[in-house]
Amino acid sequence: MAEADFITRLRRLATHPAARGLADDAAVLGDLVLTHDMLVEGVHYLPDDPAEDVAWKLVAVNLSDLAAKGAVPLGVLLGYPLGEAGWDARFVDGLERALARFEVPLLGGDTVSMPRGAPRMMGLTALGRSDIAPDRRGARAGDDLWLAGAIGEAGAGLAIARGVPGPAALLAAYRRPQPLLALGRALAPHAHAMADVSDGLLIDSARIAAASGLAVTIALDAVPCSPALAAFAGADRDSRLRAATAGDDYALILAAAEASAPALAALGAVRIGRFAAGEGLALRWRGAALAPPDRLGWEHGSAL
Ligand SMILES: Nc1ncnc2c1ncn2[C@@H]1O[C@H](COP(=O)(O)OP(=O)(O)OP(=O)(O)O)[C@@H](O)[C@H]1O
Ligand SMILES: Cc1ncc(C[n+]2csc(CCOP(=O)(O)O)c2C)c(N)n1
Ligand SMILES: [Mg+2]
Ligand SMILES: [Mg+2]
Ligand SMILES: [Mg+2]
Repeated sequence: MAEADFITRLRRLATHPAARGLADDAAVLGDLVLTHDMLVEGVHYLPDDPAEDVAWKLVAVNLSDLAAKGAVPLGVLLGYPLGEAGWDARFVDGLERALARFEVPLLGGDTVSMPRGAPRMMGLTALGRSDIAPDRRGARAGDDLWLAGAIGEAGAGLAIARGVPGPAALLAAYRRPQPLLALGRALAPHAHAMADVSDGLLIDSARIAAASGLAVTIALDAVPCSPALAAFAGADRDSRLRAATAGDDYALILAAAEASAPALAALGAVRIGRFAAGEGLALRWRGAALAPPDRLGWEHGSAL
């Protein structure tokens, strides 16, 4: 089943308001923010990626959902399958470093065994607290779409991890994403809606629009492209489209009113699009309409 179809089935079960219609990055129960993301070997990371980096990534992708809700992390719970002893020990070392770096306590979890030869997978629940947790459903017609953080670097890093020669900084974007926690808290008071970019800039922007009952237009040429990414992947239209659909970015996107523009620009966010009445995603490139690609980003699913 496709991921979206499965979540659609779950929505019937998730009627509690804290579930936010399963249309947000996290559940919000009073001022508590709760999220859970998993990593699967071969799907989210490569089998020969360092165990320390896998632990980092597991923490970072969950804290990124807290960042998108403007939350301060309170703690995490780990679900972990035992495998090769050396790998497991390095994972714990990496986890220790990530938790220390983000000043988050490990509160608990569960440890299991896996059938021999099965790929590793692990889950983490992260809890945070936020006074203002912007919902993906809150964008308003006329709001601008803003981006904070880099797009496309992790996608380039995946190619490098697979063996294409390229700079360490891009590889690090893939293996050691940085959740934008402080930035998320600074952006949240301005955001009518906010999300992190995990599946891709285009698909996650389209999800804010869909959750808010709006259309969104993105100026692809307004999406920043770092010199390192341009040198590695090029900066032409097709490479910018690849960057905008690669995912794994853990940047933040938000909908905000014009009045917030100076504050958002001062925080380093970049205006890349606009919400309007209607539905769907439209793209522009150098002032002209550009047909969106068939694939807007990463979607899990099984062909079975
Ligand atoms: N197996 C599941 N059980 C309950 N809720 C789920 C399940 N899978 C997804 N959801 C919910 O669906 C919504 C969307 O989840 P999704 O994973 O797309 O968001 P995300 O975690 O921000 O993105 P990503 O996983 O790409 O980082 C969230 O409310 C999430 O809690
Ligand atoms: C080996 C390997 N191949 C492909 C990718 C790309 N990828 C996998 S899952 C995902 C979306 C985020 O995950 P989720 O939606 O589960 O949070 C992305 C962009 C990767 N990271 N590693
Ligand atoms: Mg998210
Ligand atoms: Mg998720
Ligand atoms: Mg996803």
